[in-house]
Amino acid sequence: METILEINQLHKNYGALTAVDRISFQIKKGHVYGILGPNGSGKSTTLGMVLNVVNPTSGDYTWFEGNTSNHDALKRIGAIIERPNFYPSMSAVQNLELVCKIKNIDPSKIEEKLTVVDLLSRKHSPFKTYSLGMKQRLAIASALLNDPEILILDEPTNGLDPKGIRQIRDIIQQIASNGTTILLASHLLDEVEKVCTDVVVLRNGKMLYSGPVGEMNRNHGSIFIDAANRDALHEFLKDKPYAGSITKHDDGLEVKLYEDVDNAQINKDAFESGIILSKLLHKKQSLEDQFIELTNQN
Ligand SMILES: Nc1ncnc2c1ncn2[C@@H]1O[C@H](COP(=O)(O)OP(=O)(O)OP(=O)(O)O)[C@@H](O)[C@H]1O
Repeated sequence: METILEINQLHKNYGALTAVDRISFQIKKGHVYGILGPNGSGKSTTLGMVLNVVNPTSGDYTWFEGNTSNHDALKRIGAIIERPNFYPSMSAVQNLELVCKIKNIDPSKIEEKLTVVDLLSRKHSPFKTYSLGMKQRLAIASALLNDPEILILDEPTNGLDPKGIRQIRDIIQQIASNGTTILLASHLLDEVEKVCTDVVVLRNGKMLYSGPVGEMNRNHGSIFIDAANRDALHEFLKDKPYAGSITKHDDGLEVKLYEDVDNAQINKDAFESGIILSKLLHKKQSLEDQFIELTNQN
């Protein structure tokens, strides 16, 4: 599958502050990627670096498998990384005609792109009469004018009401269904879960997870377990393929599960190893819990 963008050990310091800490990941054609992280986690800085508006401190990135210079690659990318900036008294069509002129793009696609973002019926209204959601949709239309291979959006639903959020998400999915690769930054787990196929989770500039959204959500939960001989129980659990990190509590051990495992199986295995369990509780973890845990751990 074609690689649209490869990021390799990309790093950015602002003085003593590390905004992005040696992150590496790939963007494959046709997928919808989310960069998920709380405020200040380095999402915008990452987008700024690959769009050539922020200089990396170290590391590198390659667009389109290196078949084009990073400068020429920008012509194949549509991006909205700042608040949309259009002339208030000019209509949607007039604003987009101006964008075409500045970027030297054929204006014949203006109506098609206004249709994609559901603004055709308002194409002659002045920009200043648009709602926030309409302004954002016009920005998306503008970024689509050159038929980009990848569309990059920074917090595309920020400040919108639920209806506006829904419209933007539907439009993103429609654009993706036509084969355009999408990369969006968001602090909303729910947004990434609904819209993206793949996710990169950032916290304090560090990459905590990269992979399919479905695998981040794999919900195996934890067990709370105890036995009279707790040290033997700990040793027994350490070798089990389903057991992840083990935390000691006053009233037993908490074990993160790497795979689904049945309580009866754990009980049987322990018994066969000479351990009689005095407690075995299974706790499922919500998606929100997992995200908060993922973004709070060191
Ligand atoms: N030009 C700059 N000069 C100094 N520090 C900066 C600059 N730009 C960003 N930072 C810092 O880098 C860190 C990462 O910021 P960044 O904007 O990339 O995060 P973010 O995840 O996009 O957050 P938000 O959603 O709040 O924009 C933050 O601590 C921020 O204060």
